Amino acid sequence: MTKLSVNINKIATLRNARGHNRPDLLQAARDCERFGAQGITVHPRPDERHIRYQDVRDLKAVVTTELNIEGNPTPDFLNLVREVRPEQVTLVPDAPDAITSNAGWDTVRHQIFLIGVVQELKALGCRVSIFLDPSPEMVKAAVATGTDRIELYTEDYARLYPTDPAAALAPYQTAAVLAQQLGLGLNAGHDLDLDNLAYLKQNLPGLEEVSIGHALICDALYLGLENTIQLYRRQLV
Ligand SMILES: CC(=O)[C@@H](O)[C@H](O)COP(=O)(O)O
Ligand SMILES: NCC(=O)COP(=O)(O)O
Repeated sequence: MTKLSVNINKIATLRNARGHNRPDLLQAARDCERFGAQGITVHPRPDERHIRYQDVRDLKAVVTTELNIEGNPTPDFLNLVREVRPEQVTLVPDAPDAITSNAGWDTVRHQIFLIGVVQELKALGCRVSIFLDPSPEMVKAAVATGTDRIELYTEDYARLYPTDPAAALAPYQTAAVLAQQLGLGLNAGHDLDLDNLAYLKQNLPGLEEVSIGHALICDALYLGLENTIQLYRRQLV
């Protein structure tokens, strides 16, 4: 089964536009779970432009499925994770001013750093996932970090899918097979949507979880949150 973790960054973006508590992020997380989300993902950024650090603390008490915190393991991020101890931490090498995530880790160059971070997070009881481009070299080097899973960064897949689905998928399939052979769990995310999700799911062996935010929240404007989450779940059977 591939689980759907709903990324609620964009709910926080909307709330922050007015400075009040509408929409209520915590209620949205509860409702996503009630409507079928099997996890809640947040990606607090250093400028707190959407998810705030306090949101993450508050969500810990509310989320009953799995809380997945994504981000670059800066000292502030690691302090937050030490306090909250989510079920999963996804390490993403974003620059502080990145508009959105735009690359996976170089697991060769940053191997020593990642080994230390992964070790600490696992000792806290968190499952660890490392955000990666679908490169065999990066997947192989991820094993040495001790990570439980990798998350394949699917922006390239999503961009190429409309014109050539098979070519878009090919590097991801190779990376997924390799991850499975090497004993790594597999997640995927970024720019997944109702058009490209089923094909990815059907062709990536061992896909355990997708985290989806931007497109899902956009769809919910037209289709409603409950209906949208159910539609995404249906792509994953
Ligand atoms: C790691 C990843 O692909 C997502 O977390 C994405 O970066 C969402 O972050 P934003 O909502 O800030 O774009
Ligand atoms: N890890 C990917 C994620 O949480 C959501 O990415 P997107 O669907 O907002 O592009």
